[in-house]
Amino acid sequence: MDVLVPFAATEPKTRLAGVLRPDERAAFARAMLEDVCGTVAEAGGSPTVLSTADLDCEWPVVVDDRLLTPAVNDRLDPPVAVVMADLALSTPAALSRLFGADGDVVIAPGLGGGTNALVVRHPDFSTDYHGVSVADHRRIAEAIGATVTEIDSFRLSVDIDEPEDLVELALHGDGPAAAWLEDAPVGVGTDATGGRATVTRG
Ligand SMILES: Nc1nc2c(ncn2[C@@H]2O[C@H](COP(=O)(O)OP(=O)(O)OP(=O)(O)O)[C@@H](O)[C@H]2O)c(=O)[nH]1
Ligand SMILES: C[C@H](OP(=O)(O)O)C(=O)O
Repeated sequence: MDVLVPFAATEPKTRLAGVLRPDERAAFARAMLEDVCGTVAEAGGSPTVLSTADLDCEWPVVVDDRLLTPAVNDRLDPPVAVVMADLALSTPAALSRLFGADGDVVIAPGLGGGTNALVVRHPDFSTDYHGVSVADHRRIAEAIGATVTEIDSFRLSVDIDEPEDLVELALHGDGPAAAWLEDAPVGVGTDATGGRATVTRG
């Protein structure tokens, strides 16, 4: 299956600014991109990076500097999948399940309302990313009479957006992005109250 992997090449991962410097965020975003593309290929997909700027990368790259939604919609030629470049916990098994699921539209929801991965088999479907896009994508599918399958997957639900997502990567990741994080100047732990683990710098 053809798989688009959208990638914001300039100033990526701004929501991690509290724990990672700009150069670190750029390196981390690249590590996640390589990780996700490799996992897509292991799952039997053919990744194409849909990047906002030119990129030196071992996978095919197409450059489109428009916003995410129009850039993806212009290339939504079914059957096609869209897998976000920040799914650093994804595994070949999880992506195989996504690619192999029946349905005109297959959605892997993200924590907080996003759409972390999609398979599109219906010619009239289009994406509408940002905001609560999982709800928008359900609505768009319903409006065109497309069947929807949702994938219940911890590994596809965690996209690395906020510092707390790094906790999940540190605890459950085993690819290049997790290796990058292990060497990064951040640590995972709990405070004196013993509540949820958090990430701190230094
Ligand atoms: N091609 C393309 N990819 C994008 C664009 N915006 C985000 N992405 C990618 O889409 C996926 C989801 O992005 P977000 O998590 O919403 O944004 P982000 O830029 O990674 O992070 P923030 O700066 O913290 O919002 C990631 O793989 C991004 O690299 C865009 O405008 N164009
Ligand atoms: C692009 C956006 O990603 P998030 O901001 O949820 O990571 C979405 O899935 O709609």
